[in-house]
Amino acid sequence: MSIHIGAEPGDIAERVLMPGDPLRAKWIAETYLDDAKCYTQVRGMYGFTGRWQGVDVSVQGSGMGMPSASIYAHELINDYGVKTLIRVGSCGALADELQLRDVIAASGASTDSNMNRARFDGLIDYAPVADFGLLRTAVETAEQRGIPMRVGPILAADAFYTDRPDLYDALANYGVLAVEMESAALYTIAARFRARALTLLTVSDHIKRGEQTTSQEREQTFGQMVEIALDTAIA
Ligand SMILES: Nc1nc2c(nc(Br)n2[C@@H]2O[C@H](CO)[C@@H](O)[C@H]2O)c(=O)[nH]1
Repeated sequence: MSIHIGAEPGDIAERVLMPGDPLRAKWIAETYLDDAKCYTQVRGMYGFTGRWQGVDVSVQGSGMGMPSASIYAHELINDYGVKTLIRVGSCGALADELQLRDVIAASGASTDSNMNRARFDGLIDYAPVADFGLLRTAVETAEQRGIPMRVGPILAADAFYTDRPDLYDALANYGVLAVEMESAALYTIAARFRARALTLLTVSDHIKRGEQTTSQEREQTFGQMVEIALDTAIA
């Protein structure tokens, strides 16, 4: 058992999907995994292990924000030997051409989090990037499934409510596609401990246009993305 995950050694598969919402972890386990078993309920941040196409896969909630996601990524890798972490989440779109329900693969994650600045004394802006092999497999899988998927950089922000939307507009001018709150930490920790990480996102809101998806739309699109993530995790 680690400090924040109540699992025994061997309870967690080498490949883990990480939604932010623990109830989404439960939904993924119940909807997609055979013989899914819950291995932790510590702090309500559920984790499950089951099988996808006969291969062991786990699903672990990460919580919202980089401090929370960092704790679970660190312990999954260092206490349970996890080798592949695929975040499956939602995001707010910045790019004009993005539509609600589009699927994005995050090739890199800019951030305003001090967690990464602190790692290098604020002297170097480390570039958190996705594992290329996972990214390539996800793109191939999406093509095979006929699901359009955008690949590009995102912003992992510390705050959900910001009084500086002008900064988001500026980032969009540099090709940043969307905003979420976890990937910069996930990519950095995976790189630090030699694991592989990728983030797949569905657009649930468009920040600049003020559009929102319905919860039903979110669930349907989320399912397509989860299937890409599962196929990528076991490839
Ligand atoms: N900062 C930010 N995070 C967002 C947004 N839309 C979504 Br869905 N998120 C993600 O959803 C949660 C906040 O609702 C966090 O875990 C984020 O990763 C958004 O417009 N902004």
